[in-house]
Amino acid sequence: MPAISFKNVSYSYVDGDESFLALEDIDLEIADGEFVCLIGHSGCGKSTLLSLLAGLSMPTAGEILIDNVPVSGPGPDRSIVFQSYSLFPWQTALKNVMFSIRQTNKDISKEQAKVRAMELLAQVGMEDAANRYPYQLSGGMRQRVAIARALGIDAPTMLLDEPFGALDPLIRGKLQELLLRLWNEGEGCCKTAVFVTHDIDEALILADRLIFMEPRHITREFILPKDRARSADAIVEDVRLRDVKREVMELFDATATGKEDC
Ligand SMILES: Nc1ncnc2c1ncn2[C@@H]1O[C@H](COP(=O)(O)OP(=O)(O)OP(=O)(O)O)[C@@H](O)[C@H]1O
Repeated sequence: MPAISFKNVSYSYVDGDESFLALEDIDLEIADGEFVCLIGHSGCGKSTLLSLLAGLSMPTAGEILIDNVPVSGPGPDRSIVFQSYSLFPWQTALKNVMFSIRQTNKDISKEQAKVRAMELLAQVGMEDAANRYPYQLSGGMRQRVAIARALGIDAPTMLLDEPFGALDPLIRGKLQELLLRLWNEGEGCCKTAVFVTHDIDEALILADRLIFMEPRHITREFILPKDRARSADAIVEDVRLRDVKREVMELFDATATGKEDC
């Protein structure tokens, strides 16, 4: 039984008398525990799809089900990490993570939440910065805290919208490794993930399945080999990944209109 199911989902942005169709008849099933990357040119509808799944907006037509229950708004079963740092600027890293823990676990004491938050900060290598405010952290550090915060919600599904998009390649690579480690053996283990990216290599490293979008539609899917190494080197060395990369790059070329940023 798929954990997440889009059934004939369409979405239009409405502004006064104007309406813009951003997604049309999307059918998509995502299995429990699957790591899916959405990829495609800028403006094809990736973030719109993610925000519908987050429950931040409702489909204009069709429905989205999670474990057979229609999504009717945001919920504690889904955590979100955005590109722009989604931390409270007036709270320390520790308090940011404690907040998410206490939001979804009302019975937990302040002390227990603190212990748990410190564990999560340690998982993302941020325990030494627990008492710093977001403005005192680098972009990569803030995203680490944002991941710890999302893990604090302990939701079975994580939605990530270009979480590393604003970071330099070195930090980006380190955070990809961190996310994979959490996924394979740490706090994120066994969660379902839907990850939006422009970056083919990032998708090839992280995903179980890569979904290519063109404006309003899903047009291709690639199942990535489970037995592969998930690293930048593997993309160069593993012929199966090289083949997928070539195909995806051809798709990007074939669907370019000259207006996109990737
Ligand atoms: N608030 C809005 N009002 C009107 N149109 C919008 C709005 N937000 C997005 N759109 C349009 O909907 C389409 C899909 O946008 P969306 O942000 O989902 O694309 P995307 O694939 O995530 O792009 P990017 O990779 O640049 O973030 C685009 O054509 C965009 O211009």
